[in-house]
Amino acid sequence: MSRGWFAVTGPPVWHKNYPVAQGNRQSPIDIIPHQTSHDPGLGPITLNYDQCTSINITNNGHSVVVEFEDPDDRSVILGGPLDNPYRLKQFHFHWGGKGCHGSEHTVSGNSYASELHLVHWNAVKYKTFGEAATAPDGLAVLGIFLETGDDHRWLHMITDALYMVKFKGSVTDFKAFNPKCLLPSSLHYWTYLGSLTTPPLHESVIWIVLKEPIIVSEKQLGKFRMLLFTGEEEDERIRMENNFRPPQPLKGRKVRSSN
Ligand SMILES: NS(=O)(=O)N=C1NCCCN1
Ligand SMILES: [Zn+2]
Repeated sequence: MSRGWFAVTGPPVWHKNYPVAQGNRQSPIDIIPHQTSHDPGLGPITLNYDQCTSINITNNGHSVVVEFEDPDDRSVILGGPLDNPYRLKQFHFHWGGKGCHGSEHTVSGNSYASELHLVHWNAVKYKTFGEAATAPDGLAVLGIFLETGDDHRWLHMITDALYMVKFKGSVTDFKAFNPKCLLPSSLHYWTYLGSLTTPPLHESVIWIVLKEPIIVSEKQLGKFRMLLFTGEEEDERIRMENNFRPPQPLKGRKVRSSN
């Protein structure tokens, strides 16, 4: 079966322009639960999203992204492995092709249909997101697995807007959306030091991956696949799917478990 546009033009060639792609703390990884270390010192994470302010939803050519206002600590993640509160900046998804898998992190070699990333930055230590994105403790990304089953009660708020951002470079208003509605019931997690999974692949991410997936329907996931990698003005229309980086070498890193 063909490996798809992203699998050919994406991850395998990134190292040419971004040598850090072969670094010592790259993401995603395969998480092997019985090889993680349970750390009783690891407290629970807290998501203070009640005052969050979503701005828009956009197709940036490699995912669909919902952006947030981040002028203050109105929406932060704190606790767990984090020494400071980290401000919510955006969230986006990674997914597969029809019926095949699309998560970035895998669990004992098994991948999920999709993975949601909520991207936060350390505004206590750094002045801008851009500066934080290059610092070893600059970003905290909360990863949530999506598994197929029944319709997700709230995901339609996102999938109903996707037709507005079909083409790369399109953007539309997306106000008053609180991503708290996309969380599973348990906030138990694995955590490790890693990187952005898309260029520039900076090794600046404290990863917090929730153990419990959320359930979405194949129909809802299918709507992500009507997005395009390509812009409206381009002749070729390439369906946006399989926009995930495969697991990278652990290189001796420890993965800790909240419990
Ligand atoms: N998939 S990821 O690691 O979150 N990668 C990102 N790259 C650009 C900025 C936000 N996040
Ligand atoms: Zn991501």
